[in-house]
Amino acid sequence: MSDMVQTNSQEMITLSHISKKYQTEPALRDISFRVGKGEILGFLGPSGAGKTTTIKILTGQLRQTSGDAYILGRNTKEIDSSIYEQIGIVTDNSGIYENMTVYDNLKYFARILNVDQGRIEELLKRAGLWEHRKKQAGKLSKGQTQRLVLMRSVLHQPQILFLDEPTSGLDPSTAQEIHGLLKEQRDKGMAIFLTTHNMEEAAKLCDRVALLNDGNIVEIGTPREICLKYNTKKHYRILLKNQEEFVLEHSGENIKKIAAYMSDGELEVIHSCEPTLEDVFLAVTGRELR
Ligand SMILES: Nc1ncnc2c1ncn2[C@@H]1O[C@H](COP(=O)(O)OP(=O)(O)OP(=O)(O)O)[C@@H](O)[C@H]1O
Repeated sequence: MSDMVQTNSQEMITLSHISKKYQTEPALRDISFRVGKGEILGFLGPSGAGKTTTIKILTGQLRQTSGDAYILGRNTKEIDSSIYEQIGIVTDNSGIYENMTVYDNLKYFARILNVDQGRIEELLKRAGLWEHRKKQAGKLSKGQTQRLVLMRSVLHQPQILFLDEPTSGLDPSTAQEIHGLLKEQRDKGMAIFLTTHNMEEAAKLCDRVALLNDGNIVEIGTPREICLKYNTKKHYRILLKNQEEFVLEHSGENIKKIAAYMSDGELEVIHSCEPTLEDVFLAVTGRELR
């Protein structure tokens, strides 16, 4: 290894002090993080934050200005196209051939990637696409296309999967199906690095998230850790039996009030309200994600 960065066998992705300037404009400013085997890391940030730039550096498509990036223990400055046998990438340009059938698309990639054709049936069935296997790929719905793209990207059982906005524009139930497919791959040991604008998706799907703003990682951790860290002002949402609904801040006086509602049998529902990742992002950066 060419420098002092230590990576271990469980570490699939390591970014160490990466900065990137396009001409003079900084897109990434000294970012560092690691992704382990069997982990989903969500990279969250508004448009222009530097998410795609990070994926391009990690996959060897773009050279950083400074710092080091490793995938599967190999410095990305030294990787060649053989790395694509071990990683999968899903971005906008899905690389699906619209005039070919669903089945033939996978068959074509299976041949290129030297994958047993038996796996095509298994994957199409798993993604609910077996009944559509003879359809032209261009005639699939958006959600079906996204599932096909995903199956194509895991055809060769990569160790790392990179996904740029995997459920963008999909309805909630299709998005949930994609989440299920991704979690299944994660549970088999795949490391998944995904970008999203969608905080709700990140909270549900990701083991850890990194919040990116203007090329800086402003928070990194499990969604729960991050939300609890910013839960400084505790609040309670109260619904009374008379259907009156309101929020009370945590204070000695309000706790007495809540106790009184309880003992008088007036309380219907009480919830503590922790901040969401969206609230945290707004608190840390002063800007909304969308
Ligand atoms: N080839 C390029 N030349 C110059 N500037 C670029 C280039 N590619 C990206 N940038 C700039 O770098 C910054 C980060 O861009 P990047 O595409 O990584 O953001 P992103 O977080 O992926 O955004 P989005 O969510 O819109 O895809 C932006 O300010 C962008 O304008």
